[in-house]
Amino acid sequence: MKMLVPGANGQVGHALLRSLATLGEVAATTRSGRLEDGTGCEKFDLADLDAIASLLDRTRPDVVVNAAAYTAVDRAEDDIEAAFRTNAEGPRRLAVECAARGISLVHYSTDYVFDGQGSRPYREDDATAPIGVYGHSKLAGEQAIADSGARHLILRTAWVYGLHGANFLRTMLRVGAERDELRVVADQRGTPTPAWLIADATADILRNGFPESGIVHLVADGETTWHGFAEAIFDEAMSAGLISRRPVVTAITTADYPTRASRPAYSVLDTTRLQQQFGIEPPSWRQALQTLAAART
Ligand SMILES: NC(=O)C1=CN([C@@H]2O[C@H](COP(=O)(O)OP(=O)(O)OC[C@H]3O[C@@H](n4cnc5c(N)ncnc54)[C@H](OP(=O)(O)O)[C@@H]3O)[C@@H](O)[C@H]2O)C=CC1
Ligand SMILES: Cc1cn([C@H]2C[C@H](O)[C@@H](COP(=O)(O)OP(=O)(O)O[C@H]3O[C@@H](C)C(=O)[C@@H](O)[C@H]3O)O2)c(=O)[nH]c1=O
Ligand SMILES: [Mg+2]
Repeated sequence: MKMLVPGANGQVGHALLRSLATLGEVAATTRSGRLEDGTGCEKFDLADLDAIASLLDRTRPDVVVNAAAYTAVDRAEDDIEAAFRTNAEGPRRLAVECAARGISLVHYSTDYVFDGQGSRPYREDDATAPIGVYGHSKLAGEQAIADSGARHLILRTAWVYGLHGANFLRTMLRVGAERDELRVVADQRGTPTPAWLIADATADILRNGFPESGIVHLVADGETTWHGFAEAIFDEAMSAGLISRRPVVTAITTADYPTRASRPAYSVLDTTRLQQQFGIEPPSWRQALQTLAAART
């Protein structure tokens, strides 16, 4: 099987290069034409709609695993056109061109397609109602792919972190090294999910052949708040010996931490479909975090 991975320098893309390698040949694309280790790869910008068909004709994959996205949640509020181009129009054209060539498409979406007013984990067919531009653009991407006629799998994930790339864990470790106290919101609930878990689950799914088209939620098990996640990050970093001083992490409310974009108050995703359809039982978010701290030591 030949796989093409746009967005290979992102958190998920980077992890996918390793996880998918066990399944066959993997070709990466990035906007710069280079991977982070300096190796050359295909140069491709998902917002350049007319470049999509020629990329597919040049590389001829069986499956595209699209990890490229506009993920700057606050910036998207003032950069609506760019967010929609990368998260909706690019995926739309990608899916249409995949359909025309019999190529299957794996794509990632987000818990931010929900408004966060729910009180039990969201299922795949629960009503979506994004409250920010990023969520709107990702939902438009989902819908365009579903309408494209391409064989597709949309994996909705959340709160992605890892040792690679820009994410909350790395922000906490950086800021925690500079300050004695951090203030973190304790009224937004969700599930931190490491990039390796998303990549491994994607490979596990594809190993058994491309599934029936649809949406599947893919997150670690359990739930916490950003404040709970921050506390756990410092606990793990202390016991793994990554840091020698633990900052105080003060719980605050969303109102105490104004941001450009609104974020859902509750965006836990139900993974029953992942477990029943694919036999994948995700580890608890806390266990998954421990794995990462261990890998670093
Ligand atoms: N991060 C998170 O918390 C979550 C992410 N997701 C989804 O998971 C997927 C992967 O996200 P993640 O790995 O975390 O994201 P990252 O921000 O780590 O990586 C995204 C990658 O996409 C690339 N990219 C951005 N714009 C374009 C473009 N126009 N053309 C080509 N490449 C582009 C970036 O390239 P460059 O390095 O050049 O900027 C970057 O390497 C996305 O679909 C995202 O929406 C879902 C839920 C949570
Ligand atoms: C850095 C920091 C953030 N926060 C808050 C802001 C926000 O509500 C929350 C998380 O901040 P972030 O900027 O990391 O979160 P954000 O960029 O909204 O993360 C989201 O990214 C997109 C791509 C997704 O798809 C989502 O699943 C989610 O992971 O923590 C604090 O309270 N204190 C702090 O010191
Ligand atoms: Mg980036």
